[in-house]
Amino acid sequence: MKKDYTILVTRQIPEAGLEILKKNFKNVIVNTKNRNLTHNELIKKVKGVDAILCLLSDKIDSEVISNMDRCKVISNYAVGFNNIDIDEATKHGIIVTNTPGVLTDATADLTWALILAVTRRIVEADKFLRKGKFKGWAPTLLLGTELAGKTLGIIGAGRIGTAVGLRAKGFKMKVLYFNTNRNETLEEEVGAKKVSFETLLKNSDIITIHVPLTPKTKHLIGEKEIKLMKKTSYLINTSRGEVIDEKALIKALKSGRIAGAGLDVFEQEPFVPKELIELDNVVLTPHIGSATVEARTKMAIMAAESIVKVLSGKIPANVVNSEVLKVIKLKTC
Ligand SMILES: O=CC(=O)O
Repeated sequence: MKKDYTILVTRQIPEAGLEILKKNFKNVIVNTKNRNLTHNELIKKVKGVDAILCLLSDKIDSEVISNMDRCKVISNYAVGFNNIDIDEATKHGIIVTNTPGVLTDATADLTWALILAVTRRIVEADKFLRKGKFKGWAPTLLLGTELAGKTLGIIGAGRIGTAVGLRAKGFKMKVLYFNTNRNETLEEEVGAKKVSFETLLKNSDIITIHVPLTPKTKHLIGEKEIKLMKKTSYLINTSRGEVIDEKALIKALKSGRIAGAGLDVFEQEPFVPKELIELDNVVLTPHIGSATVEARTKMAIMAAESIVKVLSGKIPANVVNSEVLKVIKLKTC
């Protein structure tokens, strides 16, 4: 039987997730506009809803949360949850969930796509060919950098960092990682070495970032850190834009202080600085780390199931604000 609850889905998501919600609840409101809801629209629409399924681009701040008069769960359609004021949600007794695990491989693949694209100048080469400039094979045409024997430096060896590191074996790369805890999988499978932040910056040929955005990781890479990197190195970011000081990165890319960058995320999305767009040594993608049919479908199912669990009085495994469980009573499942 359908429960008499109202669910707000802030943007069209894969049908598999919507089906779960529609099967379980009487009122499922989906924003079918081909754009995100504005902050004001969110403030109005969250009133009277029992759960919200939102995007990483929806800013769920204290103003939005204080208008949630019935909401029991905010289910974020993303693994990162820096778009949500977690403390405020906890204060209001609202459970926050995310979608870990199901997008790990998709994001690791995209990370490698950026590594290969920037080191082998794929975007430049594609543009060159389309402009009709290909006049025949030439010994020094569009030379790039080889990966075999080089060092991959992973900042943040959680699920995605690990998946990226495991793929390094196929490219015959050495792996360094910087992480709070030891990562035995990476050490055993690819002979990775846990090193200090400074050692990683100084010794890696490709540096790839896989940390969540928190006050501690904001601008983790700035001018000072870039100065430690090799002049021939590349910086890859598929985590969150704010982890890098974009201005400092642009300066380094323009001056040749580092060789290049592959960026899927930006400080003020969807804004991308013109200076980045104009650079040839950068490959840019529009935050598509998890953008595979498989990952996005699994994310939709996971996000919907979290709502079903909470509204059935159960605790899903992927709660990000577990302190909230001290104040509300639900069953673990
Ligand atoms: O960036 C994507 C996510 O956090 O899921």
